Amino acid sequence: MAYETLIVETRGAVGLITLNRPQALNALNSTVLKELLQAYEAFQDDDAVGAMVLTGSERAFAAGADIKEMQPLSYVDVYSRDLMSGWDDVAKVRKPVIAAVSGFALGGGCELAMMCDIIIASETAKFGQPEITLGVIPGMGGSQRLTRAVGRYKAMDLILTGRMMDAAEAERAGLVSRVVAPDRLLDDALEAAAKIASLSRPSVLMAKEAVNRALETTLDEGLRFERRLFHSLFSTEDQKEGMTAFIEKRKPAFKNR
Ligand SMILES: CC(C)=CC(=O)SCCNC(=O)CCNC(=O)[C@H](O)C(C)(C)COP(=O)(O)OP(=O)(O)OC[C@H]1O[C@@H](n2cnc3c(N)ncnc32)[C@H](O)[C@@H]1OP(=O)(O)O
Repeated sequence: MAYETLIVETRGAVGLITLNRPQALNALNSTVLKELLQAYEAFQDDDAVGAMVLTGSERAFAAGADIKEMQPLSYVDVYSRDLMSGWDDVAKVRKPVIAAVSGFALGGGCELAMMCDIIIASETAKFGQPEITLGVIPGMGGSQRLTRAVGRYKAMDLILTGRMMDAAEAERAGLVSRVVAPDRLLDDALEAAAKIASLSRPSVLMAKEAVNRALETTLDEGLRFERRLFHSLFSTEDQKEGMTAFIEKRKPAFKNR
């Protein structure tokens, strides 16, 4: 499939998607959304792919939703189209996605990173929700996902002032999983994704589902949900293989069954 705004390739068992609108610092428009959903679906359906990495350029992961595309729209336009609602589907991909962030991850760019499961940031990364400086507020989930990630007071600081935070602050705040040297960013993200892809697919998918459920339900319900998934994994060949391999002191050979 030909993509206009993305580079989509595989590296072993990892699907690698690179945002590719350098002239606009990877600003997110309707074409990026359509193509990202296509790429996710293709990798989701590809049994040879166990995890994905989403990245941008050295200068920008993504500098936000495309301001030039939004600027002329009226209230009726955005309400009728339910503008930004399509991005909710990006967060619904079932295989794990690692965001490898270098440079600017602002507005929709920060929100896109937060739709991923792990955020690996280069020391050069800058995160922020500057929508307030444009006379709007986050619209791709920033007020909700950032608050869950960093807490109310940090989220208020970032969303009300529109300031940027660097990678070290983002890591301290709990937004970033790890910070790495710029020249290690892609390799470390691909390595982590390859590790995930080498594990039993059902347990990986269920682990992602269980962690995400923690953000949506009560502790009691979440604990029950986790236990039911945990129990169900005892119906897989991979549970027997994983535990037998441990006892036999060898590497497991998972079959994703
Ligand atoms: C999700 C929702 C609901 C909303 C949003 O996401 S709103 C957007 C939030 N993001 C921002 O407000 C950031 C906007 N960008 C900037 O502030 C700056 O570009 C920068 C600080 C990221 C980088 O500044 P720098 O001086 O290094 O580079 P520029 O000359 O400003 O940018 C290069 C080139 O890219 C275009 N650009 C940058 N960001 C966007 C964007 N979000 N939408 C559309 N285009 C963008 C910028 O206009 C310039 O292109 P031109 O030279 O052709 O104007």
